Amino acid sequence: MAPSIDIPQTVEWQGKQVPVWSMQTIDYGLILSQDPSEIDKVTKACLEDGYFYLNLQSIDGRRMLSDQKDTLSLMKRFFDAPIEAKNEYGLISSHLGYEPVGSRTGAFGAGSKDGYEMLKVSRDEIQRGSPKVPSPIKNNGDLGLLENAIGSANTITKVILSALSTGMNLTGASRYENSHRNDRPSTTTLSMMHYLPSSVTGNDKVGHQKHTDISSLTLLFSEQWGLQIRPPGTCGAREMGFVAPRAGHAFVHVGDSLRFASGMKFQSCIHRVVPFDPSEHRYSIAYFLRAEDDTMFVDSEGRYITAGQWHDEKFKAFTDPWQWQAMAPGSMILGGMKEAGEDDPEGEPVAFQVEKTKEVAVEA
Ligand SMILES: O=C(O)CCC(=O)C(=O)O
Ligand SMILES: [Fe+2]
Repeated sequence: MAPSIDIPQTVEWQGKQVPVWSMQTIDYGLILSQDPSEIDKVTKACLEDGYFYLNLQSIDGRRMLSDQKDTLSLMKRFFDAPIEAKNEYGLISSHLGYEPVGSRTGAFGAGSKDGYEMLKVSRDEIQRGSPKVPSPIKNNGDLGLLENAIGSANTITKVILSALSTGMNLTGASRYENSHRNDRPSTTTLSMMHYLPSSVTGNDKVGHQKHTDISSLTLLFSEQWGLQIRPPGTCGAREMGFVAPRAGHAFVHVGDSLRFASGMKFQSCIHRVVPFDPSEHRYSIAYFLRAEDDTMFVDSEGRYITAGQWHDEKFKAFTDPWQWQAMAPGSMILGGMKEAGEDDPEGEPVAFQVEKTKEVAVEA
C-alpha cells in the first residue's frame, strides 16, 4: 500500500480557509532509471500542472537532502551577518550576488515591496572555481558545501530534463539536455532566500510577487509554509492555494524557458510567497536550471529570441518599479500563462493591503 500523505485540503490563513493543492509525487530513483511509467507520470504532470513533488528519500536523492540541510545552516549564518558584509559586492550580475529586502515588487502587487533578502551563487562561477561570494561564507568549507549543493541540484534537474525529453519523444540534438550543457554560458544559479518578519520590514514589504520563473526547471526547498501556486485549469487558472512543505521532498516546477522550448505544451507554474506566519523568519533554497544563453525559442509575445534575452528582459521587469513593470509586455511576468478571476477571491488580507489609488507619473 502506498504510504498515506497527511496533507490537509485547506488551511486557515488570515482568517480564511485557503486551498492546499494536491499534486503528483515523482520518485527520483525511478526517473533516474528511466522507468517508463514514471517518465509518463512526470511528463503528464508538466503538461497538465507544470509542477510536482520530487521524492528524494532514496539512496540517489539523500545526498541532495543533506546538501540542502548544510545550505540551510550556511545561509542562516550568512543572513545573520551585518548588512555591510552581506552586501560586500552587491548584486554583481542578475544571477550572482546579494539583493537586499525591498528590491522587487511584493506579494500583494502594485505599490508593495518584497520582504526577502537573497544571495545567488552562479553555477558557471562555482564551476570556474573562484566565485565572488561575500566574506561571511568565503572559506573553503563553505565554498565546498555550495559546490556540492549546486552539483546535486544540477544533476537532479538534468535527470528530470532528460526524462521529459524522452517523455516528449525527442531524439538527438532536439533533446532538452542539449540546450543545457554545463560548458556553455547560462544564468543557472542557486538562490538562497530569507523572508523577514513583517514586524521588521513593515506591512508594505512582504513576500514575493506573483510570477512564473524565467528558468527551465526550478528545484525548490523550504521547510516552511508560504509558497502559493495557481494551478492551471481548463477554464483559466484556479485560485491561489498553498504548497504544503513535505520532508524529504522538493517542489519542482516548470519555468518559461521549458514552456517555450516545448512549443507552449508544458505549463509554467504561477506562484508567489505570502507571509503564512508574519512573525517568523522563512528560508527557502531554489536552484534555477536555465537554458544556455544563446538557445533560441519563440516567447509568449511570439518573438524569436534567445534564452539570455528573455532572462535579461524578465529580470528587468521583476526589479523595475511597479509603474514600469506595468508597461512591460503583458505576458512577461506570467510567461504568457492565462488567468481568470482573482488570486484572493475574498479580497487581499486587510493587514497587507497597500494604498494603490495614487496615480504616479512615470518618466520615460
Ligand atoms: O521562496 C520561495 O519559496 C519561492 C521563491 C521564488 O519563487 C523565486 O525565487 O522565483
Ligand atoms: Fe519563482
